Amino acid sequence: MVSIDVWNASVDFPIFDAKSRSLKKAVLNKAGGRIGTDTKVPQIEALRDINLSLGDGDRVALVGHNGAGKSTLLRLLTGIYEPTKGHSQIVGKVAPVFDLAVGMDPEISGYENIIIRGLFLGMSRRQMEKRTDEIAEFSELGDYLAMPLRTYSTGMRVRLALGVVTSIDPEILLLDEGIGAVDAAFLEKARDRLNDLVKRSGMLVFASHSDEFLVELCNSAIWMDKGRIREHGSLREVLTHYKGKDPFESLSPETMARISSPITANGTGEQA
Ligand SMILES: Nc1ncnc2c1ncn2[C@@H]1O[C@H](COP(=O)(O)OP(=O)(O)OP(=O)(O)O)[C@@H](O)[C@H]1O
Repeated sequence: MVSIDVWNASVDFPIFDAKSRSLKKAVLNKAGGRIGTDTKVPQIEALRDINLSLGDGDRVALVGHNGAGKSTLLRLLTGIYEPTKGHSQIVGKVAPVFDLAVGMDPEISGYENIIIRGLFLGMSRRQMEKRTDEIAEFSELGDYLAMPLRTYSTGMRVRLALGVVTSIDPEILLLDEGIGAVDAAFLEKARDRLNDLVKRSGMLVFASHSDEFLVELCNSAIWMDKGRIREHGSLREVLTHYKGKDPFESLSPETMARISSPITANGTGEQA
């Protein structure tokens, strides 16, 4: 069983070197969190009064404008950030995939990086050794895998990282954007692996601006707005309110066909 519970949680970032006189008034920006100046040191109020209860089978899309608090919320759910106020409780092993490059060492080989990156994501050395061949096959890097990572192009690094990330068995999978940067053809190839990864995981929270991915991988959504949860509900409803139009209407026939057998852990097939 996996679960994440958050009660009345807020996260503030104190800005020690800010010129507080120019921030006399509390500012509410369109993009970004609220900047509060009630205290001596100005604070960015990145998250405010978050209440959340997620369990097995939840596949949550996290949407919102730049600076709305998506990444901060993901870090709170990981346990990387402690709430400044309120509480959070995480039950289950969390695999945070925020940046594909994190945990990769340029001086060691692709093979060694497979093991190291896997360890970062909570896998054991033995588990990663068993998966090395299939990761190598997926990445199509051939002899390059024996070379130091610094000899790889950006795209080659992404292939390797994506191969490793999609090979793990996470209890709670937290994904941030990054994977959207992969070139389209390779992402197409990674699609099935990504789907399988999500099926294997007990819970997914995925922050992305890509409707295609969200509708394929998620069954509910949270709309973040200025550090608060503005809406939490079915994927279709929340996306429609956030975008101002129903994103399911503009999906390609291929995507519609794929999501007609949606991913749910409880097998209900609920999608929207
Ligand atoms: N380490 C930090 N120090 C100070 N402020 C931060 C820090 N991280 C985030 N913030 C602020 O917190 C607010 C929320 O940022 P966050 O990165 O969570 O937004 P986001 O929704 O993920 O945005 P984007 O879609 O642009 O990635 C923003 O106002 C940002 O400036």
